[in-house]
Amino acid sequence: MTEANSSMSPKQSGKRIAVLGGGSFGTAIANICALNNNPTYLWMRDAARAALCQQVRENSHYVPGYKFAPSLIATSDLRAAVVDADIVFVSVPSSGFREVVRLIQPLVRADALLVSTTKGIEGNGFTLMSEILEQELPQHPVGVLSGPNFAKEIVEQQQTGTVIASDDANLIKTIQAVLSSGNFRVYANKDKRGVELAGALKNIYAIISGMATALGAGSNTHAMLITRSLAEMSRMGSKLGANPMTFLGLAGVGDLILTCTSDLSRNYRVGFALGHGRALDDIVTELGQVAEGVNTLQVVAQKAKQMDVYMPLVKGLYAVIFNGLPISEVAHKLMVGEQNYDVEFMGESHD
Ligand SMILES: NC(=O)c1ccc[n+]([C@@H]2O[C@H](COP(=O)([O-])OP(=O)(O)OC[C@H]3O[C@@H](n4cnc5c(N)ncnc54)[C@H](O)[C@@H]3O)[C@@H](O)[C@H]2O)c1
Ligand SMILES: O=P(O)(O)OC[C@H](O)CO
Repeated sequence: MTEANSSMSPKQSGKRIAVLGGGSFGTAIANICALNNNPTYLWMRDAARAALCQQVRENSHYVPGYKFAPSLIATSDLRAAVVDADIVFVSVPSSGFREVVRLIQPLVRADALLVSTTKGIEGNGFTLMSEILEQELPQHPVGVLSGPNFAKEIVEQQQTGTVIASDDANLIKTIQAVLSSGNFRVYANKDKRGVELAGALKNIYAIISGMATALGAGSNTHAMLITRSLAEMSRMGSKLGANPMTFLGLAGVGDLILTCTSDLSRNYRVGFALGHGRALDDIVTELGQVAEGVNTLQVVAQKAKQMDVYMPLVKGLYAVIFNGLPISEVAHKLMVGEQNYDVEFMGESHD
């Protein structure tokens, strides 16, 4: 892989960017910004790793071989990273999101745009990452970046589409300008809630899909699973105030297809290993990277119960992982359960 991308037309938008989180996705997003000639800091908490990345000009641990553009600086100095930033992307897993946002609270410029790229939900209060940004840093424009975006394929320069969602039109325009290139296309959506919920919820169904593959499911079964997952996601999304049409876009059906059909998805791989009878703790330890779906499953199962939302796939996966029910028993129950409507939002529904 090369430092510059020949199909990319360099732009001079020159926004100062901070990307917080030195994992695979943070690194990919930071380098896209830097390749577009935006001076960019990639912040990681591990000082030794930041120094090594800066010295060898790549993040060898997460994305080996992906060379940093000249305007990318890896650092563990949070103040240096955010103090002048026009835009701050937060790209740490949901478990550490609030902690990191609190750290930047006294440092960040009053007019900085804030964007979450994290696909998870905070359990305590069912809080979305954009809501954490709004709670901890009120007054800032907030956006959510989500879509079918494997970091591994972004760094391989595979042509990729994503979605920036915000109710702030200037934020949308600015993020499109700093990220878009010949290989990276950024679509707009005003439904921040829908885009964010879609990105978080699809991880649950990627686990189910991986599990189904391990058990030898055929194409009919996969097609049914993915389509019913979409129905379930959009049902929950609309109950939570999202526009169900958002789930038909890249952040919804796009990301669902991606992660339910590829073993590049860590959530899919967790499901595949579970389907082969491996213990969850061992799988997660071995993975060494975040698979948000396991936590999201717990948070969503509880919320669905509380709000009485019909989510048989979530309920079934929860029973398998956390109550130890055999997968075959749960799958049978799903198959012989109530037969309901194919497409909701057409005047007929479960409730
Ligand atoms: N990898 C992808 O393809 C991809 C694509 C789109 C979105 N995402 C989302 O982006 C988020 C991050 O994923 P990733 O793939 O980069 O994860 P990762 O496991 O590759 O890396 C996570 C990084 O965050 C750091 N981190 C964890 N907790 C932290 C804390 N409390 N403070 C500071 N740093 C902390 C880790 O040290 C690590 O560097 C997830 O929510 C994921 O769903 C990932
Ligand atoms: O590897 P996963 O399952 O976390 O998926 C990564 C991204 O969300 C794909 O869009």
